[in-house]
Amino acid sequence: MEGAKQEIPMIEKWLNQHRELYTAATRHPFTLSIRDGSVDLSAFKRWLGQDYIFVRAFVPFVASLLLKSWKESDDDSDIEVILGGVAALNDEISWFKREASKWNVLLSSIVPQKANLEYCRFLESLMSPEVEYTVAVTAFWAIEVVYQESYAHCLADGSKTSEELKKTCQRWGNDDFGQYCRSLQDIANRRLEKSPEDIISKAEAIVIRVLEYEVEFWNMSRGEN
Ligand SMILES: Cc1ncc(CO)c(N)n1
Repeated sequence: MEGAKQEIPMIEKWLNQHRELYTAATRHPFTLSIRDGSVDLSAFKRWLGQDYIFVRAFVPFVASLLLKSWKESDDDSDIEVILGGVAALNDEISWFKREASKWNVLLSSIVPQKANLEYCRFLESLMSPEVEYTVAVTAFWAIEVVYQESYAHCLADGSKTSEELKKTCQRWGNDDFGQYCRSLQDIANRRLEKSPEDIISKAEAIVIRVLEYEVEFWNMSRGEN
């Protein structure tokens, strides 16, 4: 093979360039407190109620991504990976309802907080047909990987996560979800590799915004806004 390219994939480059922000999102004081067993249960309940609202808004975003994948993807298997995400979300919504009733969180009366509304509005902007598949699928990867990394860390070596919260951590921290995130990362990298500079910079800016929104989202568990 002529001069086989050994280029670092785009996402790996970004993760190195934005390491601090990525760490802020994936090693947030809230999830670290789950990991060390010191979490305040009222913070956990606040997160639970807010995330239920987020996940409901996430469904139409993923639906819009399926549509983009069907129209724009050069690889049939992309749609199957994304469909796996839909299946996980279907499960998640039932889980949120069960979990909420276990913790006496009344989902029908949750008021979305500012950070949540802003994140949901951002998701909605990504549903526009003008947003390219490459940009949207990269955003999707970023949204999923923050939860995967955050909750996998709560189960990893040295964690003191309480038994009652382990199930929550396993929902996103399990190996299958990790594999699914790697598949999304592969899709994003493959698309970015073939993309012109303007799409690449758009996707990078979106990843940064996702990470910022994720930090703000975890911050809500403190109940300061
Ligand atoms: C805020 C937020 N980000 C990511 C996920 C992952 O599905 C989630 N459930 N909630």
